[in-house]
Amino acid sequence: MLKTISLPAATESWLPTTTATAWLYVLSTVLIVRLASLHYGRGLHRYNGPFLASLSDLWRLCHAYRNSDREPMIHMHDRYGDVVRMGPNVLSFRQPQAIRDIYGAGKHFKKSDYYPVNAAVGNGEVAHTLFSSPDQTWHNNLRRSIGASFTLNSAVKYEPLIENTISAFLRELDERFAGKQGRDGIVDFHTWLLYFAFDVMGDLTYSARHGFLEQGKDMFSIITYVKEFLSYGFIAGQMPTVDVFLRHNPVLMWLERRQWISSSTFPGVPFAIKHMRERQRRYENDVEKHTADREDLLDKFLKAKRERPEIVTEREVLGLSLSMMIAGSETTAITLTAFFYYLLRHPRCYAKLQSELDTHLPPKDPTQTFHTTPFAAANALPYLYACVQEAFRLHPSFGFNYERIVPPSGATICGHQIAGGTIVGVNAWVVQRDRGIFGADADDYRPERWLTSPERVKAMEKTMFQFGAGDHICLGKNISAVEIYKVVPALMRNFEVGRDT
Ligand code: HEM
Repeated sequence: MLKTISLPAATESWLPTTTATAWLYVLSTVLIVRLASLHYGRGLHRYNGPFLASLSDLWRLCHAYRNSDREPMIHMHDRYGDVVRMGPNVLSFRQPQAIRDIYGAGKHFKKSDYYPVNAAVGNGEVAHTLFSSPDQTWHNNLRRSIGASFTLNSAVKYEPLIENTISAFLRELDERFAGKQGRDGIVDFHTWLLYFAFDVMGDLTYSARHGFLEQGKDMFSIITYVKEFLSYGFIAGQMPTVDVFLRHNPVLMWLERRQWISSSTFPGVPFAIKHMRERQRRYENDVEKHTADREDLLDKFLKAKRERPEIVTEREVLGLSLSMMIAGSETTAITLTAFFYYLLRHPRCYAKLQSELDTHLPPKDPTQTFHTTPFAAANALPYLYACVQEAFRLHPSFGFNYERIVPPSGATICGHQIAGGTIVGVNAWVVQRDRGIFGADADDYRPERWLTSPERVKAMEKTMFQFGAGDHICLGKNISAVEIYKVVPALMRNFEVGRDT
């Protein structure tokens, strides 16, 4: 007779346990394989960086969220070396050679998915700009159609428009703050430089200001909107997949298209549309007469629309007009704020610049209330140039890496063989402090470094990256130069700018 063995009465209690354990094994194995493939993918494990960053872009997202200031990218490179792994598929390069290897002539690396996250949404439709568009052909055609309006020659022709806003700025500072005692004499300078920069873009684009300066406030909350818009792009752009659940959520956009939910449109749109309509009405009467008078950017965009209607439609004109304000205002205000921040912390440099302005600029026109300076005269001043460069160098407006995708065939960057599809980039905050190029005191503010030998200055200029480089270099860099070189002497010759003590 056989001996009996007994199974537990509740057989189910051991059967499901085995299945769950099996599933746990399977899932763990899949997860481990996935994490290993992320960590070792494309051979990027050779590069140092935070371990968690090698497993998920979530690390980058949190890093960007926590550190809206830019210093951390410098610390990352100080800690991990010339090439830092910032994500499973992302490398950041510190050496100046990387600018030429990634953005240089003939490279044509495409922009990463960071950029489309920065597209606006209006009535449930994605509205791309030159900055955000992933469509290289559209970008190149549009940029070619309007490029001539942004050369230095063209920018200088906008001087009277810029001068309008400078006069308004000086008037407001004079009436509201100049010579007043105590707190009444203290200017929240960054805010007022923002008002100035946003109003300049209004004058340049439409020959009309929104009235930030005259009203002394954030008109239609445009500045708040732009700041939030850019800050969202900076953070969500680190992990573009989250954007599909947020700003570019297809379900929400579908609901917006049907007007079942309201969309948050850029508050500058009504102003832009009003001026486009008015301009077109004026053109119907006499185009030549209007444009011969004094062309602004809207005239130029509408001219491009008449000449190349297959590329520049009404939609492009609106997009371009709005993107002038989004791309060109806060950036310029940040640079101007940095300029005065450093100058006021270095009274020796302030005095030296003041003396250069007083000695070399034309005397005040007695028929004018305020001193104003022609761009050409200011642009020829060596110490002013040195101070502008030093502000750009130590405090570039953009804190993110200008990300590009390595072409499928791969590329050599600073001597490293990088596989196709890897996202690579350089950060202006990092490269502009390169000790080999800028000297052992690269972290210090010292405008005199720009007054050394022409060879050294040339090498430094080639490493300046505050406007980017290559196919996507800032379209408005000449316009911002005219603004900066005109407004700085205007402020310093009409007021004694000091620090509250
Ligand atoms: C100090 C002022 C400024 C700074 C520091 C600055 C910086 C930059 C940077 C770093 C980029 C993009 C680089 C990249 O992602 O590869 C850019 C792009 C752009 N900027 Fe500026 N910018 C300034 C002023 C302006 C102004 C005044 C305008 C308009 C008049 C403007 C219009 C644009 C446009 C349209 C783009 C996109 C270009 C493209 O992708 O083809 N910017 N700018």
